[in-house]
Amino acid sequence: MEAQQESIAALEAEIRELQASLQRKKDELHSLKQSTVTAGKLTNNDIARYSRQIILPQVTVAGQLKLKASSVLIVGAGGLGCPAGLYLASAGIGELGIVDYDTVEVNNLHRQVLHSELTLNLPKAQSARAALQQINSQLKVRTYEVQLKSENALEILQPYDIVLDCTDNVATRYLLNDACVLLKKPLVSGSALQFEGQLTIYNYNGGPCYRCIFPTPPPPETVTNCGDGGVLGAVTGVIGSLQALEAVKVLLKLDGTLAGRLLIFDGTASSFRNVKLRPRREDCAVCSAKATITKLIDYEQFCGMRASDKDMALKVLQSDERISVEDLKSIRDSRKPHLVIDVRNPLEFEICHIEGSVNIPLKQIIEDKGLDDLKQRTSGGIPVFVFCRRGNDSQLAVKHLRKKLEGVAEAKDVVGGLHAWHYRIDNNFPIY
Ligand SMILES: Nc1ncnc2c1ncn2[C@@H]1O[C@H](COP(=O)(O)OP(=O)(O)OP(=O)(O)O)[C@@H](O)[C@H]1O
Repeated sequence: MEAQQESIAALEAEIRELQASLQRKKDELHSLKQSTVTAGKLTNNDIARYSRQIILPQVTVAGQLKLKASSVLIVGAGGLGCPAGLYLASAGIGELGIVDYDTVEVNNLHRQVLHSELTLNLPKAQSARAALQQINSQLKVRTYEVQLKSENALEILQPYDIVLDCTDNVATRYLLNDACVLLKKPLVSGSALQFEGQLTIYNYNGGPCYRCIFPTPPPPETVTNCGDGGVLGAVTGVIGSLQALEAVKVLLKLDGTLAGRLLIFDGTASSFRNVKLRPRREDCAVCSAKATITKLIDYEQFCGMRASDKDMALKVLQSDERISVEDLKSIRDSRKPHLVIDVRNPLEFEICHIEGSVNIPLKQIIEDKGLDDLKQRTSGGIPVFVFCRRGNDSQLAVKHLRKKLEGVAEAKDVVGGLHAWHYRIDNNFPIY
């Protein structure tokens, strides 16, 4: 009897659970139907908000609905990703994804216009989401606070209609290209450095992919980034905004996109140039019938910039050829004679330098130019300590200086450069 009552209770519980599950499914269906109805119609608010673009014959109500139903992934919420995000959010794109693993730093603010003093040190993806949703509360934003890598790229890119490459490194460019080819997605690719910018769409409308144009990566030492070469904020603004424009054109299926063409912007001359890109390569490693890349590879290794390899390459100096900032500080405090050489370029030296240091740019040291009085200045064994911004170029300089000063004086690399001086010795010393 007792056993029977237990099974009755169990069956009743099961029925209640099934009824609850049925109700949940009904609710899900209802909200799905609702969202289809609203996705298929512009609200009064949409009409008022987007009226200036809806009245364009290239857009119309149908186009605005397409934008509302579209999703765009922005990889990199930096100099390019911020303006691109601004215009895509303002245009009424339904959903934006933002991938960035970095946090907001003060040196980002001159160009990364979604971030502000209030969001310093916050993850860039979060900071960008907050700013974009302030502009458009209807916008759905998904953030990915991760480094885009081979392991996660396909899963992250998969749900989006189009991808914007707003990053700043070659390995991510190849990764995004290959992922977009494998997933058959257009890739709007931008870059900006100093006063110049470039822009194109890869893998779209029969146009080439990034690998068709650049089958092999450039040697790592020939690549300059904004941190080293500098960039004007308005230039990233121009290119990022154009990336948004190209994305909107692709989503609206308009003619005249940059597929197969490269747009080059020269901010010094205020000029734009169009260069026709070569057609798709018949033996392209990823997008041709002869493709050898059928899944994502190790892009850092492919680009010759695996961190450990880079570290190995830089570990050229023995420990007795280097000095810590703490040891240098004690030498300076004790007023023992010494010479500090700063190997950055003169414009950077002008921004800030260690008191009493002498500026001899790395290039000059490598070419052995203007070093004639160095032996004289160090005669009697006056030691030389070499600074750069982060402690990489100074190691190269020391290799040359040690040869030059052999038998006269010792040259040592200051480990970590001016950044280490700021963080470990003097917080008031500026960094950039
Ligand atoms: N693989 C990647 N995954 C996620 N984010 C990336 C990846 N590669 C680059 N990024 C992001 O792309 C953005 C590029 O921005 P930008 O070119 O303005 O340079 P930055 O790194 O912010 O600044 P700076 O070069 O001055 O140090 C950065 O925010 C960076 O974190």
